[in-house]
Amino acid sequence: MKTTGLLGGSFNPAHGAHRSISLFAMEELALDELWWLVSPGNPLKQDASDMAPLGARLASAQKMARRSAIRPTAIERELGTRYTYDTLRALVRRYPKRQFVWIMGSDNLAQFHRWKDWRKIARLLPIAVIARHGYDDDAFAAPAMAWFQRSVRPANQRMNWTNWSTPALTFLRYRPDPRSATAIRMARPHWHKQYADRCVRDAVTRKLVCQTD
Ligand SMILES: Nc1ncnc2c1ncn2[C@@H]1O[C@H](COP(=O)(O)OP(=O)(O)OP(=O)(O)O)[C@@H](O)[C@H]1O
Ligand SMILES: O=C(O)c1ccc[n+]([C@@H]2O[C@H](COP(=O)([O-])O)[C@@H](O)[C@H]2O)c1
Repeated sequence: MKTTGLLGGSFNPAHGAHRSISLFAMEELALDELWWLVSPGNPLKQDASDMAPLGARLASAQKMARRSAIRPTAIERELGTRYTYDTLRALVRRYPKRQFVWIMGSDNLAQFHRWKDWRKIARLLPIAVIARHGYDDDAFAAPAMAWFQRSVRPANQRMNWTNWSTPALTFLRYRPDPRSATAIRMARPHWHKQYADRCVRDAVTRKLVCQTD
């Protein structure tokens, strides 16, 4: 079984914190690979006006993941899924020889209760949450946390996550990294122009994804 972390996101664009939290999670959970699921569109983000094309976001992820075991993929486009539960069900079916863990920053835990079928997600895969500057208090007070209360696994059991029964939630105590895609977009609203007319190969599906996609 290959142990594989899944970090879903807009990656609009990918940045240094995505890389550093991923390398940290790989170390803490002894992962063979970590896939970045570059989303065709977050179902909770109605305003897509500043969302760069999927191809440009995947290209930025590929650049940020260079020389690591991070695999950026736009596989949700191929699967035709947008909601995380649908994606995870499809991945578990498609890759029976992999053992997956869902990874997210604490900002996502704070609104996890708004995700479609969030309890089913938690029953499908263990979840690792990474501390994020300014969001940890909201995450601990989040409606989903009340439900998870009895499912929180202590840090010293972390290496054993492949044997956990679900739901299981663990907190990875990472020195909070303040970097965000929002800050990059504010400083460089045209960041995606550098990827114009380029295609990149999806690290998981091996298909070409182009800047205009
Ligand atoms: N600095 C960070 N610390 C911890 N987790 C992070 C950090 N940046 C991103 N993440 C996590 O990475 C995943 C993908 O994040 P995303 O692509 O939305 O980047 P973002 O910086 O949060 O973007 P935006 O600012 O546009 O909301 C999410 O689970 C998010 O919580
Ligand atoms: O499935 C849902 O209902 C759902 C709602 C909001 C966000 N998500 C997923 O959460 C991940 C983080 O999204 P984002 O846009 O905050 O980077 C990404 O994989 C989204 O598809 C999923």
